[in-house]
Parts: sequence; structure tokens; C-alpha cells
Amino acid sequence: MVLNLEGVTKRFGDFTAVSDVSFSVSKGEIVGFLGQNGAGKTTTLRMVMDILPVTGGKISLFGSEDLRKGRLRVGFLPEERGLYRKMKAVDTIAYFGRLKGVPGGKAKKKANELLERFGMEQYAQNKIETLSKGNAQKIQLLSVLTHEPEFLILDEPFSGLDPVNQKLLEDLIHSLRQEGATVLFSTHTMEHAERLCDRFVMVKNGEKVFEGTIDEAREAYERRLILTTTDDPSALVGKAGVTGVQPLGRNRFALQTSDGADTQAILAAALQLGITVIGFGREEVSLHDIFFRLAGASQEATA
Ligand SMILES: Nc1ncnc2c1ncn2[C@@H]1O[C@H](COP(=O)(O)OP(=O)(O)OP(=O)(O)O)[C@@H](O)[C@H]1O
Repeated sequence: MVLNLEGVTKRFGDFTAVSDVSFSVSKGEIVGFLGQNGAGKTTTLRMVMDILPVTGGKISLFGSEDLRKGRLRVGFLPEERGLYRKMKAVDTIAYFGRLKGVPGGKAKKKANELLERFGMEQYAQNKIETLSKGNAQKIQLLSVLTHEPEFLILDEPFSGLDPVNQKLLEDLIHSLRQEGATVLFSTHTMEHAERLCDRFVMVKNGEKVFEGTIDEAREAYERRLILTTTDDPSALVGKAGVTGVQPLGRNRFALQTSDGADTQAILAAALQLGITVIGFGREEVSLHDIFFRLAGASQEATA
């Protein structure tokens, strides 16, 4: 196990930012850490990196609760991006390597290798202040790779990148994984999780609300039964296990049903009542819907 959290809690005064969160990351996995703004992702990652102490619970990195020791084997991209604006790209990458104990000459060599490998060699001698935001972000990411970390913890690595650079970053994460790295990254978009992750962990108001694969999330998502009709379908309540009808607008109604209700019997009941059925079936769900349902981000989606 590369990372294990057990009942981790963080309180700031009376406010609980992270509440009893448990999850683990195994070697070679890519795990997405999802949640809305303020859900507690950054706070959790900071506790893993020993930047913040836990209020309760236990964290172990590489099987040890000595996080200071473990974090030397981690490449951490913090949420707040900060690079020395006057420093050259190659020197920036080498500098972060030296901070992790890589000797000067080796750090510079590694920095050049990384720039070449990720198609950034033309920027090697550019000062950070002359780079685009996306390229500066890529330099910061490369700077956490100099010491060849076994485990990458990336806090919102996609934010601020345009779609082309987001794709490049996804490719980079994929290639690092192929080389055996383990990755935990936070994001508030489900799409990145879908394309990249083996599993994801979702937090809401500091609490874990889901842990599993995208397919498991789809299965866990209860899809509503939707009837589209120009008529008033309320006469269906009490028939074939229908317990309620909720108007959704534009002639669409969500039907609440008792456990085990048979959808074909509901359709037959609707037709028997003379209701004009324009559409009938389980709602389609997108990853976006799943995110909103799990993260509880929208009244409409959680209704
Ligand atoms: N040092 C602090 N003191 C008080 N409250 C804090 C502190 N740090 C974070 N919080 C609060 O804890 C909650 C969780 O914040 P956190 O930054 O972990 O969320 P997040 O999921 O990373 O959000 P985002 O996607 O916006 O970065 C927020 O309500 C935040 O205001």
C-alpha cells in the first residue's frame, strides 16, 4: 500500500474541514480525488504531505506513519503555483530536484532530460516570466519529477490549462504510470477522472461520499423513471407501484416507485388510463450527472 488514510479528521477551530475520511492508494494505481470547491481535497493532501497536522485518525505513506520520511519519495504539486519568475525553466526544474536531495549536476542533467522528453526543450533557457501560464504549469509539474518519485500527488493539476495542454498532461500522467509511478490527483471535473483513473474517491463537505470505479459509480446511481406526456399523469399514483409523480418541466415527469415495481406494468397502467405516452424509460446519466449527484452540487440534480 502506497498511501492509507484511516478516519482522518481535520478541524480548524469549530469548523470540520475533513471528517473521518478513509481510503487507500495501491502501487501502480491512478486515483482521482474529486469534490467541489471547499470539499476538503487540498486540506487532505496537505495532511498527507505533513504540511498540516491531522486532528484525528492515521495516515501512512509507504507503510509508515513517519510522513516526513515517506514524503521524500513523493512528488507533490501543490494547488498554489509558485515559481521564481526570473529563474530559467531548466534551472527551476533542477532547483526543485536539489531541494529533494538530488546532487546539482545530476539535477541539471535530469532537468534537461525531462524537458526533452515532454517536448519542452525549446523553453529550457526561457525565464519563467516569459512562459505562458500553461507552459509554466508544465514546468512546475516537471519540477516534481526530478527526484524520480514513486508516488505523485497532484493538487488540481488541470486547473488553468487549456484543453490541448490538459490532454498533454493526461498523456504525461499515463506515461508516468506506464513507468510504474502511482498517482493521486485532485480535480473537480469527472471527465478527467473518467479518462485517467482506475478508481476515484469523492468527498463532500469533508466527508467521503464514494470510493470505487467509474462503472461502480454508474451502477450505484439510481436512475429515475421518466414519463414524457402532454397529459397530467397524477392518476398513475397508486397504480403498478407508482408512489409519486414529480413534474420536471417540458412535459417530463419523474415517477417515484416502490421497490421492485415493474416498469412494463407502469407503462401498461399509463396506457390503460388513456395517458398519451410520448416517452418512457430510465433517464440517461452522464458523468456530469453522477458528479453532481454524488457531490451534491445542484438542487436540480439531487431532487
Ligand atoms: N487554514 C484554514 N483555516 C480555516 N479553514 C480552512 C483552512 N484551510 C481550509 N479551510 C476550509 O476548509 C474547507 C476545505 O478546504 P479545501 O481547500 O481543503 O477544499 P478543496 O476541496 O481543496 O477546495 P478547492 O477545490 O476549492 O481547492 C473550506 O471550507 C476551507 O475554507
